[in-house]
Amino acid sequence: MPILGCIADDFTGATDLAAMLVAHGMTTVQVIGVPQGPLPEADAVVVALKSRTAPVKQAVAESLAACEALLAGGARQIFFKYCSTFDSTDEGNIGPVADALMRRLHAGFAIACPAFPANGRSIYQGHLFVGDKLLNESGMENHPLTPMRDANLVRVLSRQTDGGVGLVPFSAVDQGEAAIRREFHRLRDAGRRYAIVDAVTDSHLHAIGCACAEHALVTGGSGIAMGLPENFRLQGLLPERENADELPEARGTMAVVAGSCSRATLAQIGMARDHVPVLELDALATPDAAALAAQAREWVRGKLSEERPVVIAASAPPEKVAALQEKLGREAAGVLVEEALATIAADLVAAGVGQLVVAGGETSGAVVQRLGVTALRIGPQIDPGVPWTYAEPAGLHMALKSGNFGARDFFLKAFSA
Ligand SMILES: Nc1ncnc2c1ncn2[C@@H]1O[C@H](COP(=O)(O)OP(=O)(O)O)[C@@H](O)[C@H]1O
Ligand SMILES: O=C(O)[C@@H](O)C(=O)COP(=O)(O)O
Repeated sequence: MPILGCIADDFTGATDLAAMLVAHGMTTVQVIGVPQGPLPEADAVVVALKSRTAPVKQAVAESLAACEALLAGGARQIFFKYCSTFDSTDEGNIGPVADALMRRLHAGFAIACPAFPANGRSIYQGHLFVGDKLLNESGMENHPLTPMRDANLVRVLSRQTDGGVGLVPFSAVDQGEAAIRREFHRLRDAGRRYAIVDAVTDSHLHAIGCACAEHALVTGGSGIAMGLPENFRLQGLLPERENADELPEARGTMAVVAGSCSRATLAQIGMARDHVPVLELDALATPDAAALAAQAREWVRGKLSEERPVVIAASAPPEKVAALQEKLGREAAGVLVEEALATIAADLVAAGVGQLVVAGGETSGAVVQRLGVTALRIGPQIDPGVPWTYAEPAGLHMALKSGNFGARDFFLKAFSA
């Protein structure tokens, strides 16, 4: 019976969170979509939704359905996981989903903390930094679906909710758990529904996690989840565990499918080009999912290997993405490329690929759904936030890489991990 129930707004985000929980001693299973039957046996269950860019109503309805399933399965705390770069539009979906969960849980107050220092995401005076850049100067201002053009999270979240949003500043967070709890009370008494919480280091995240022990709802990135398992251990609900991340042995040929257009993914493709076969699809020249998939099928013939991956990417720099969006519309452009990459992934698996890396959150959602995956067992991490997983019932190893995550050599090192 899970003690922690998690709802993630995309699939890479879900594996990121699951990896964090496993690394901190909770057995964790990621299920795809709202669970229909009994929940799997694990300390934590992460429900992966593809709700980050869904219409607001749909995102809220799916998140509430996931919440019901997790509560019915015994979860004592609900974690709403969104992106460490707070990916959302001014309409939502972070605010509306959090509001709905809060009402369902009669919570009244929750933190919003996407900080993830291991991947360079820190929050100071309510402003989100990616490395040494403000969010809106980090490349995220050009995201194909959720361009982030304001780094002030108090302001960003305020645009998505009718609840008041306050700030627990660095000066309090740095003093530790007791000072953080005092700030929570101060904000709650002042009628705030949410607190953006500054966090720069892992020790801040641990202290914030402890201060949230009694919160019915916690919202944030995977970083903040590192403090939660200890709460359950202190309550006697979670035994000490070893080897929470074991997977079956990997088999089959190797491939990468990339739909992320982030700076990190473009750099990873650039590095892979010097070492392994790389096909770069041009969705602008061929705006047809079936035709793109046919090009990939033709290209890959005779190239699959158990020694090194092939890389198939639709990823493109901002000007090319903008050109396709101008031609088709933002959503239709995304759907077209996702459709092409999902077909390509299914073709690759049919051709014997047993180790598949997918780059991009929306892209991963499309691929995982196409492969009929219902659950992912979480294995060891390749880079912070990106574990190998074992996909069931498909029976293949998959790594779902957030567009922004991973070192430059990620597509090479993943397969030697
Ligand atoms: N060349 C392209 N032109 C337009 N959109 C693209 C292109 N390549 C990929 N996309 C779309 O961009 C979106 C990237 O989102 P996602 O997969 O979530 O990546 P990230 O993890 O970087 O956010 C997807 O919807 C994908 O289909
Ligand atoms: O928190 C994060 O940054 C990731 O876990 C995440 O949500 C990934 O989203 P994408 O960048 O869309 O892959």
